[in-house]
Amino acid sequence: DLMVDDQMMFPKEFREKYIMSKTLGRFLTELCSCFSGACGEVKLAFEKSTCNKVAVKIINKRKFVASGLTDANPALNINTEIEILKKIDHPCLIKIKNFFEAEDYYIVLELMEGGELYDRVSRPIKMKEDTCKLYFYQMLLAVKVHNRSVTCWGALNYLHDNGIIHRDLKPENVLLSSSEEICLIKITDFGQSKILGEASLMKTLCGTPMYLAPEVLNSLGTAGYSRAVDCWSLGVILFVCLCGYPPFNEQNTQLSLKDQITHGKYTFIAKEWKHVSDMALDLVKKLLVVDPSKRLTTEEALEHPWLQDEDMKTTFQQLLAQTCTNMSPPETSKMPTTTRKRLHENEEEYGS
Ligand SMILES: NC(=O)c1ccc2nc(-c3ccc(Oc4cccc(O)c4)cc3)[nH]c2c1
Repeated sequence: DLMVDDQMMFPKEFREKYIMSKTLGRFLTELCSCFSGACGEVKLAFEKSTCNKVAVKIINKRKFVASGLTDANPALNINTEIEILKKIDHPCLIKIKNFFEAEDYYIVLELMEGGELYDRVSRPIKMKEDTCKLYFYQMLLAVKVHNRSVTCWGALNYLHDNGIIHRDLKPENVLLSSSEEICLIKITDFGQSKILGEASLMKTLCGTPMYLAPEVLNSLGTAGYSRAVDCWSLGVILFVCLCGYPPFNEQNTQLSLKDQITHGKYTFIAKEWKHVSDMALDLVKKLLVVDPSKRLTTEEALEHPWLQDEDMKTTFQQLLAQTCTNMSPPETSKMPTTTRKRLHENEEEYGS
C-alpha cells in the first residue's frame, strides 16, 4: 500500500476525496502498446466520505503524446471513453463514479471484487460449462445493449438508433462482481470503442459517385458490419472459458497468428473439449466465422439453443435482484464534464 507521502503524487482535488492504495493491474492500449511499459494502470483506492473501495484507472498522458500518433488523438480517445462511461447504465457495464484530469487522467470506477476474468481463465482448473454460460449470457446482454439502445431496465437515451462498438473485448476487460463463481460480470475499458455515426454512407450515395473513391464503393458490401468485431471477440472469449486455451496462438507453428485468424483456423485439442457439450461448441463455431456477414449477431447468439437455459437466466435475475436491494439510489451525476468537444459523429460505415 502507499504511504502518506506517496499520496502527494496524485492531484490535490483527487487526494481530497480518495486515498490511493495498491496497483490492481496494468494495461496497454493500441496507441501505446508499441511503447515500452504500460500506458495505464488500475489502482485500488478508498473513498474518504464513505470508506468504500473504488478502482481508479490512471491513463498516462505522456505515453500517449510520446507515441506521436497524432491522428488517433488520445485526448479524443479518452473523451470517447468518458462520454460512453457517463452515458451507459446497465447491470453488465462498469459504472463511472468520478473523473479528474491533471498530469494524467484519473477515472474513478466501481470496484469489482472478483477481479478480471483473465485471472479465472488462467487458472489450471477449467471453469464449469454452466459458469461459462452464466458469464457469456451477461456479456451478450451487455454488448447487445451497445448495439441496441434498449436495456432490460428500459430504453436508454444515449445515441438512439446508433450503437457503441467496444472493439477490445478480452478476458482482461470482463470484471467479476465477487470471488464467488456464481456472480455478475461487467464489461469495462471503452478506450478503443467507437460510437457509430448515423449512416453517412447512405447520405453519400444520394449524390453522384463521380468523385467518390473506389474504397467507398467497395465498402458497400461490408458496411454496417463493424459491430460484428465484438461478436468475434466474444467467440474467442467463450472458446477460452470452455477449454482453457486460446483458439489462435503463437505456439501453433504451421500458420502465423495473423493467418490463423484471417483464415479462421483455430486449434482444436480434442481432449480439452471432450467434457464440453456439442451445443456450446456449436455456438463457438458460429461466432468464429471469418465473414462478418455470416457471423452470429448478439441477438442471434442469445437465441442459440445453448443459452435457452431457464435455470441460468433465473440465477442471473436473482443476482441482479440482490444488487438492486443493496444498491444506493442513483445520485444525480455531478461529475465534471469533459472539456474537449467530442469528435463529429464519425463515418463508421466506411469500415474505418
Ligand atoms: N481496463 C479497465 O478499464 C479496467 C477498469 C476497472 C478495473 N478493475 C480492475 C480490477 C478490479 C479488482 C481486482 O482485484 C481485486 C479483487 C478484490 C478486491 C480487490 O481489492 C482487488 C483486479 C482488477 N481491473 C480493471 C480494468
